[in-house]
Amino acid sequence: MFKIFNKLSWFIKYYKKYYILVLITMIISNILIIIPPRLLGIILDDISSKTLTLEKLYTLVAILVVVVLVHYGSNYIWSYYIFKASDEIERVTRFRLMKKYLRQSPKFFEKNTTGSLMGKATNDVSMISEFAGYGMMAFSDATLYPLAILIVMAFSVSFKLTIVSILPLPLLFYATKKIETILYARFEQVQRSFDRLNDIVLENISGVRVVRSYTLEKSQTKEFEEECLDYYEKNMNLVKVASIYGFISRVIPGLSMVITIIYGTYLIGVNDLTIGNLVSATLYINMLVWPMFALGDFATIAEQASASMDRINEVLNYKEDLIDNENAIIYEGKGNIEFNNLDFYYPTSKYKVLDNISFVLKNGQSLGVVGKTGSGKTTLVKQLLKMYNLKEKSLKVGKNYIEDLNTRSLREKIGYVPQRHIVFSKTIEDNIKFSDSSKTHEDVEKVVELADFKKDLSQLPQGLNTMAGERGVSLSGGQKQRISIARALIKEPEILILDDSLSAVDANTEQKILKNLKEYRKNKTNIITAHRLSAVQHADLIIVLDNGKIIEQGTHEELFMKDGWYREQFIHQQLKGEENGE
Ligand SMILES: Nc1ncnc2c1ncn2[C@@H]1O[C@H](COP(=O)(O)OP(=O)(O)OP(=O)(O)O)[C@@H](O)[C@H]1O
Repeated sequence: MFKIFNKLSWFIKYYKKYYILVLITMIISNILIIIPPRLLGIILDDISSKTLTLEKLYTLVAILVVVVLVHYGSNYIWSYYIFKASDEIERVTRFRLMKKYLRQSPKFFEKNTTGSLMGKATNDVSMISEFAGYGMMAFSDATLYPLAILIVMAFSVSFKLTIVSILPLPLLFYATKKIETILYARFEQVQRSFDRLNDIVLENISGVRVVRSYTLEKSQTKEFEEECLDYYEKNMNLVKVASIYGFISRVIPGLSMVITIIYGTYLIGVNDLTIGNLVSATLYINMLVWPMFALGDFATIAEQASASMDRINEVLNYKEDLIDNENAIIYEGKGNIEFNNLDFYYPTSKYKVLDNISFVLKNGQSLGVVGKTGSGKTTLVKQLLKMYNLKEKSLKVGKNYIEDLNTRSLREKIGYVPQRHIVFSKTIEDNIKFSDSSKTHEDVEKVVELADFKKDLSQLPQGLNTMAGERGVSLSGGQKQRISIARALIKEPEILILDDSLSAVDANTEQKILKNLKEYRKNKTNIITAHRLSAVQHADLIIVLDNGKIIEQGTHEELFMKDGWYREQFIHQQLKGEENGE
């Protein structure tokens, strides 16, 4: 139960001065709240012994008013700062998580599903936030507050009665110890089930069109219902344990009360206690009801937060797969690209996805990568982005091996247009400027023209200011592709990679874009992967991949002269183009 303090020590240090203020004001508040029962006891004893004067009554009432006012004042201060802690830890942890997510390589995202990453940034963060606020308050109420009550009761009422009345308390501590590991395990199951629920929602929403077109609504709803049921059952398992514990924490103060009354009455009988003292004692024991509940709440929240913090730490402590050397070299953006017997496996793949790749692309040249589907085209061009570790030094970018380059400086010089186009919930102009926000409206207009997107603007309700993405207009695949190309071009990268990025545009648009690139990006490196060979026909070097191996390489003319895959495909595609009237 107390392990959570260790796990959250980074935040306790960060919020130290406010927690100290909370502690001081809580102590003041807790001491003051003990005074009224004692004053009431004094008044009752004075009434029964007929010694209460009006003057004494006024003084006691005045003390009571001051005590109550200061008590509420300090209550206000600690409750403000303790609930501020909740929001503060939420903000800081979400920020740390997001920073970590954005720094990770694909390997990390292969290990963690989107649903679980979302679960960590939402539900788990809420759990530790609850602990930093309400949990800390419950902790103080379960420790400081009863301690103060028992000390005052022991010294001002009766030491003997105090000891006897707290005899049932060890039972509660025993129950807490027994229950905490069960709570932790059950809560972890709840969170894992929540991750799966997230995954199903995400997949069904992003793939809603596929679900509808295959009329899978019923089966998908059923799958979701089953997962909801599982989540419900996991929660119920947790609630069962928490309820038993809640029951125990309510019974024990009741037991203490019975013992106090029985033993207190006996002490009055043997003239060891006054009636006023017994009244004060029962009021004090009554005041222990809340701390016992608070202990229950604290134990539950602490175990939940502990499981959540462990899940968050799985991400925060994840050792990054790719870390630059301390003296990593800044990539200046010039030089040849040299693959030298490069082999590559994905972390999960059992066979070589790239096998003995060797070729040189001179600075400023263009490269076309073609081959059957799944032959390794994307994997090959992605090597330049330094997303995975290579087993051996076999790729030089400029004068240096890629392992020795500073990753950021390398990626800054590359404009990568992936196969799967992402359009953010921003205006089209902001989507294009996403890669470099310092660019002007004129720069945007320029790249829109180069990507042959200008003709589409008149069809969009507000041209470049049209909202795109989830909250905006629906764009066609070809439009998304060209926005992505414009986004890469506006960066003016030294190396431009178009990964099958012309597949959704017609042959005319493809040729226009290629012509624009040739003129605009003279002396800069362009790499294009494609299925349509017309997209790479004019490249300085074309390589043909099959099963991760280069089976042919050369210019279009050289490859056309050979009797290989390239020639066969080219003729086949030309005939098909003629049939389609392209
Ligand atoms: N992240 C990954 N983990 C494991 N295997 C992968 C991963 N990405 C791709 N592969 C596998 O690597 C091989 C090459 O994939 P790649 O995407 O590079 O081919 P491609 O030639 O670009 O295909 P396409 O023409 O269909 O786009 C495929 O067998 C694919 O299943």
